[in-house]
Amino acid sequence: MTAASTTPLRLGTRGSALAMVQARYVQQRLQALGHDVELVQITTKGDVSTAPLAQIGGTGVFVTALREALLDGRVDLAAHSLKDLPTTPADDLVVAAVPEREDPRDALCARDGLKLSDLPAGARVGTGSPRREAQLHALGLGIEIVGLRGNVDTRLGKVADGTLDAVVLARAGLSRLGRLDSVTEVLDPMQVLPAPGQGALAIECRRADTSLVEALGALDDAATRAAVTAERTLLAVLEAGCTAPVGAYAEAAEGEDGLELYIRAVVASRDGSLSIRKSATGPLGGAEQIGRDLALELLADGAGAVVDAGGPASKEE
Ligand SMILES: NCc1[nH]cc(CCC(=O)O)c1CC(=O)O
Repeated sequence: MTAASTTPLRLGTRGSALAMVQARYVQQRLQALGHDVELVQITTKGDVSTAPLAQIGGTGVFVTALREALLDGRVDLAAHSLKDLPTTPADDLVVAAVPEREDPRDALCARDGLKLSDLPAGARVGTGSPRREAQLHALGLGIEIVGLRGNVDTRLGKVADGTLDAVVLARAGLSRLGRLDSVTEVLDPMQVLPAPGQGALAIECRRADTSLVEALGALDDAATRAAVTAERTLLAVLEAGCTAPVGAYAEAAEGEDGLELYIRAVVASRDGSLSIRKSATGPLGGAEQIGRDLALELLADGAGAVVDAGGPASKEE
């Protein structure tokens, strides 16, 4: 794929406001490199149905339709939120780029400027994510978690109209949508760790399109790639060994021997009664091993016995 190529690259995206902003960002980055890129909207089951994600096939529903469009040749590349991408890779597809990530932390959007510690006992906090539910319960604030789905506007609307006292959302999504004004507290990873891959994008294409794979590689950010590789390897190992929700956050930081990864992870029961947290550091080049080793340590510490009452299908964000 060279700057001189005449047929535009077809970039598949979901039609939600967040997906469109993300796709336009990828389009702009590629256009800056001289590629002609057009957006192709693909509707997924997750966009049409309002049923709980676990009932309609998990977070994978957002991804499956895009992957089918890639494999059918309807689009040449697809932009996903990395945290929605299953840890099992798709045959014949490759994540050719993971651009520099946004701040991956979760954010509280509460009424009246309230912070987590200001929420009264019994406050109604909306989230559809078992990971957020587990970690919020583990803080022991006595808040009530209310299941919630829908796009970012719908969720924020439940606070604005008084149905809920607060919602918890990814700060990255709010930032991309220009809604950071709704954030009343960015949650400290010491209290709430984000989902593996949160705040990062994945640009996927057909493995056989070797020149496109190479061209997209220009958008890859090595530090982000290493961080999300550690987080997602940890998730993959834990998915095999436990059913409870998982949070993980890896950061690249300057260490004594150059750049190092610092990863923190949590496995917690949905009701917050049990939670195990651990951290590790290692060389940036050893991301997979760092993630795998930390997952095995969590399992050795009993992560497998931390049971998610909702079962494995309810890990969705
Ligand atoms: N599953 C929904 C989803 N997928 C990606 C994001 C936010 C953007 C990101 O994490 O990159 C969100 C919304 C949310 O969790 O608040």
